[in-house]
Amino acid sequence: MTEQALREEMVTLARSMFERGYATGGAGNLSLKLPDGNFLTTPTGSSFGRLVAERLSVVDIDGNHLSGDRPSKEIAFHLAIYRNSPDCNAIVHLHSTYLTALSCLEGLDSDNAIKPFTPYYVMRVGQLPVIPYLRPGDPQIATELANRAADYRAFLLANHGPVITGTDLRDAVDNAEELEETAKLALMLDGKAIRYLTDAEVSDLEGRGK
Ligand SMILES: O=C(O)[C@@H](O)C(=O)COP(=O)(O)O
Ligand SMILES: [Zn+2]
Repeated sequence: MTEQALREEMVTLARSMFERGYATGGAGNLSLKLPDGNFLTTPTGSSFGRLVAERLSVVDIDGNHLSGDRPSKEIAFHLAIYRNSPDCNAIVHLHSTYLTALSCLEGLDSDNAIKPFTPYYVMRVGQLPVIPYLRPGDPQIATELANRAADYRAFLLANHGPVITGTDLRDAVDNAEELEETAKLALMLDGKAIRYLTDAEVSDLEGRGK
């Protein structure tokens, strides 16, 4: 895809998420890898419902601002993931309701906040490690994500929200939507006797693709 097509796709997918309630106000940020090796990201403070293709920010792999409006304050953690996860070409960070609610619970398994109970969660996301609470924009978030990026496709920032990767922006958005629905189900099922997938059932799903 050309840079112009990627810009238009970011605007379209962001607006779609906004209109369906996955993003509200100025929360969240998106990024994707451009054909020239630089990165396109949402400007800081921007609403997913009102992005403008020409005003999206471009940064290089070191975080230098090359063009467009001032980039997201979380661009450092996006770049940390790209540096450590060669298959990742796009990233979605949301404050979506159910994943953010989950991120506020005590006692989450730091290696996997959602124990698998549906196949599609395993196929699209796999595991959801929890990054300890850090204030938004803290450079330490990048360090924490860099340490885990090679092994996981999504992360839960404690008391904040999810970070989801994809092979392109559409894939990352689809993964984000699946993860949000899974968190909704997990919270609906809280306190009920869940039949979790067995280790054998999870292994059978892993590596089969989507
Ligand atoms: O929670 C925050 O403040 C950020 O993580 C966020 O979601 C929005 O920041 P910007 O991308 O700088 O608007
Ligand atoms: Zn945030």
